[in-house]
Amino acid sequence: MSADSVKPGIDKAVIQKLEFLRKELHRHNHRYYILDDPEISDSEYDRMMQELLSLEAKYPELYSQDSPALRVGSPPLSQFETIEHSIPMLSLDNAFNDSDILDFDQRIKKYLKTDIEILYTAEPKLDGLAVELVYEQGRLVMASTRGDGITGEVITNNIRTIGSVPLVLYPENGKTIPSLVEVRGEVFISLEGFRRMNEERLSQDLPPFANPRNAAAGSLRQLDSRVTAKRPLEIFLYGLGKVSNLEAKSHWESLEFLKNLGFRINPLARPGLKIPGVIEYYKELVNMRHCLPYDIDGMVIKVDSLELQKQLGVKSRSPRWAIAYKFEAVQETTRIISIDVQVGRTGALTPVARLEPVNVGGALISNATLHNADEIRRKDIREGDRVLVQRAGDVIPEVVKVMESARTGEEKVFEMPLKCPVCGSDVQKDADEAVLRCINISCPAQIKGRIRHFASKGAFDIEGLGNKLADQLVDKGLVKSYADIFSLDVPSLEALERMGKKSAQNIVNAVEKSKKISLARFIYALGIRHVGEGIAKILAKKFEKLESLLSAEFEEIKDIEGMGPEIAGSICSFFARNENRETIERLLKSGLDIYTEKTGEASLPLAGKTFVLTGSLENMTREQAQKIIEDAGGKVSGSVSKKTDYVLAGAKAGSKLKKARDLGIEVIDEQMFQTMTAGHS
Ligand SMILES: NC(=O)c1ccc[n+]([C@@H]2O[C@H](COP(=O)([O-])OP(=O)(O)OC[C@H]3O[C@@H](n4cnc5c(N)ncnc54)[C@H](O)[C@@H]3O)[C@@H](O)[C@H]2O)c1
Ligand SMILES: [Zn+2]
Repeated sequence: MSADSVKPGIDKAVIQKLEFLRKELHRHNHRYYILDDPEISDSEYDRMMQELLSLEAKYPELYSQDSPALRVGSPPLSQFETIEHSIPMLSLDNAFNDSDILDFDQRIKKYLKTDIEILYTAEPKLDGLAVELVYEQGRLVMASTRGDGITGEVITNNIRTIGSVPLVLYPENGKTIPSLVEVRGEVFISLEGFRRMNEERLSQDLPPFANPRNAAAGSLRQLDSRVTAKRPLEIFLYGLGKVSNLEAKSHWESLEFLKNLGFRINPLARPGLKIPGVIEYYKELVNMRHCLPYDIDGMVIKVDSLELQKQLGVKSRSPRWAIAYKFEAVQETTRIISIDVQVGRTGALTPVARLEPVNVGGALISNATLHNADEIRRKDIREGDRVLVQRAGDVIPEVVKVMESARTGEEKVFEMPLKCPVCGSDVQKDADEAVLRCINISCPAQIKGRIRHFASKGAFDIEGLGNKLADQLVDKGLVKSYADIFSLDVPSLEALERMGKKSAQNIVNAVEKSKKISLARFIYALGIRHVGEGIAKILAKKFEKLESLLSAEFEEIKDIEGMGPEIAGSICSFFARNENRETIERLLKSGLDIYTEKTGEASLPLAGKTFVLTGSLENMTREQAQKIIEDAGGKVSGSVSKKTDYVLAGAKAGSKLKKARDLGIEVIDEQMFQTMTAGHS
């Protein structure tokens, strides 16, 4: 019997919407919890759930005990043995902004009929899956998933394969172990482990996991524990089930109890916070988020006193004494309208997905890089596909995976063009790369790219000569090589669209001003492959004069520290080309004043700054990072102190990271570091 026949007073559209949301959310729960293969992003799911909640609140007469809003997870899969939890494993309510947190605190005080400040413990919310481990007489006897909260799937053998799960408890303080200890925690996969797993999957033509959470769930819910054993699973414990003779009086004491028994607990858990402290810590976690070696999707806030927790009790699917304050999402689902190919200044052809615009973490995304043809093939990305896109930190948005289950059959397989889409010349595959390049160095797309680069901040830094103007200048034939920039005059600029006399004059002035330039910037501006700002500085320092660089031999360049054969080869072949020599001649004739920077340390970007390195970096070794810092005028120190300016934290960062936080020192990740030292690597 459908709801509309029972409730004639309510708009049919509302009933239909409600039924639609309930049905869809059930379906997505199944895909997420049972198949470990979601079809929509978590934030899309959260929005649907919020919509359902507000409809249900508005129309209580449409209550249904089957509503996904009242459910935890999904019922266990029948292939697994099942077990009833002695205390239900619930989900958490969500908060999305500070005012939701203030409301949460108010609700608690109202429920407890008190004005006294409540103390909370705040913990990072790991994005994995909840498990319960049961120890009898100090031995692990049973492990299960959360399942639907009441009944979970038995996964004892799989849990045993996780290195950080103690099979036998040895309390550190020598206390006796309660005869029954049920502990709860989150099984997860580190970002590094996730990256490796997906790489392997892609190389076997398997679809990648959308995120570490799905990878962890897929790995743990295996019928064959030998498969689980190969997966890089980890665990943090954050709570207790039933425990005989529990001495702990607060949540924080339970965490210490866990730690004492040899369990891994998250070192970032913070006790004794009042609401302003909770909100402050949330902001800290938002900044820390992309420096951590694992994914967190928010913060969990718990009333610390176990007595108060008991008084507050639970609702249908969540306790009243805890809430999850969610971060802004980094992933969203959208559709690829088409795939275009862009040509860069080195001629590289880059496929780009044009997306139906979607808001990801506060920014509207309408393009995502697809890197190269191999990437498209590996991920089987087609025009028209529904895809999961991701934008984390300052990284260029990318397509994480295709939602294959959403295919209609209308999607079109994409082929890289055999000719340059801009100039029609042949394209060539680099010997050692997956990249196709347009071979025509006079290709307008390449010229535009070179002009943009030449005028950019780290190079000639010509104010007003941005991407749009660069494109116009090339399209109108005013500029064919960057040497032409110095013969631009007011009349020819004025003739361009949307250009007044005044702006034309400003540009001519800016061009004139840019003529005084350091040798390092000049070298960088030439746009030689592999020569970023850092390498350009090294070359300038070594050769001091442009003429010496121009006459340098391959060997000489190769042997400079930080260079090597690839960079040296690129530099030599650049200077060996006639047209490049001619362009440089013309540049010099236009009255450039190239000076060598006395290594006046103060002018370097990191002059006087002290760095501490911790954890393992992804794109460089620590030695390389140190060199980059020193080349940029900074210093590297082995330990964190008040004098430290920045801590560069990679994966698995440990005590130094903690110390930095304690001292309030700015922690940066690799991306941030690369931005700060742009081109030094
Ligand atoms: N994309 C989809 O199709 C889809 C479908 C279903 C659910 N989801 C996602 O899952 C969420 C709902 O899942 P849920 O019910 O597991 O709730 P949840 O993930 O929002 O919160 C509850 C869970 O948080 C975890 N957790 C992590 N750290 C914790 C800590 N320190 N203390 C306590 N718990 C901690 C536990 O596993 C707990 O079960 C949705 O909001 C959505 O983001 C997505
Ligand atoms: Zn071309």
